[in-house]
Amino acid sequence: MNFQWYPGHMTKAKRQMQEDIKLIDLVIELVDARIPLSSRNPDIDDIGKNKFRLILMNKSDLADKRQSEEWSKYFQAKGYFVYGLDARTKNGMKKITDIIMEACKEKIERDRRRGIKNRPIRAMVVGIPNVGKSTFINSYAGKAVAKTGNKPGVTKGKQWIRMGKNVELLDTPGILWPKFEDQMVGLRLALVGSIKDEILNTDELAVEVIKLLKDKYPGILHDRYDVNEDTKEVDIIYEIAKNRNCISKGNEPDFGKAAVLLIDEFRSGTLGKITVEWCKDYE
Ligand SMILES: Nc1nc2c(ncn2[C@@H]2O[C@H](COP(=O)(O)OP(=O)(O)OP(=O)(O)O)[C@@H](O)[C@H]2O)c(=O)[nH]1
Repeated sequence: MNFQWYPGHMTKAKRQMQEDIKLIDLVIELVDARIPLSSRNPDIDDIGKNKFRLILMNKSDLADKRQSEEWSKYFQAKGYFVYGLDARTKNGMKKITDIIMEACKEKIERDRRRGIKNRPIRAMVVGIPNVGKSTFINSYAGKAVAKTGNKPGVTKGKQWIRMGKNVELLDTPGILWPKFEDQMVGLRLALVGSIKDEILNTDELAVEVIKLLKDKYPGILHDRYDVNEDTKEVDIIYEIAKNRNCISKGNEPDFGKAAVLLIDEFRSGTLGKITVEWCKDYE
């Protein structure tokens, strides 16, 4: 995955989405539960205005539950329906249909008044690269994937996946780009592993992990390593190197190896369930 977005590329992707959005009732936007704001696209609210909105906080298995609850309230207060999930599992997929029905109840009601019965809700999955769009579509569709053919009045080539009798999903998710001109956003995307490490080298990224842990989850460091709040970030990484046997040929603690180890453990959830962006910092 890379972020080789060029202005032409972005304009084209945006135009495509503006076209596709005309066909749907509901926008299902995936965000990364660890960075619910940095993993959003700044244009989606404009593109998706007048549509029913559902935010799926994906990768919730890696996020801090308490923070996810705060973020759910935050988004709900802004009028979105919200649900947290691990798109790799089928758990909760049935619940998503219920939430979709609830989110679109005005449309269902409107159809009923007009005498239209059983017209499925049409939805489209959108989100930045690597947020889990394809994984979600596959899990949600499960075994019952049935692509419905082109329908009259629908742009040729569009394929819909029928989800039970009530929902149809556009089979290709809409890829949006993050606010990557914002350095902080780039850093956070790199932290969770959604953009290549080249944006920062792994040594720098490891220092950022330590800063985050010191600020938000000091217990994680204190429980594992012989450090206190005054220990400098770099020294903590040397301490990790010694403690975890990251030793260079000259028998010195290997900073680089420890940095990679720390980042891997952070991204995989081995260090614990960690949310990088906390709601209270944005209210
Ligand atoms: N831990 C965890 N990993 C997930 C979850 N959902 C997706 N992943 C992983 O995240 C990675 C990206 O998932 P994709 O489904 O390819 O993401 P995408 O949004 O379709 O990506 P693009 O095709 O780049 O736009 C894969 O390695 C998935 O296994 C989740 O809920 N939890």
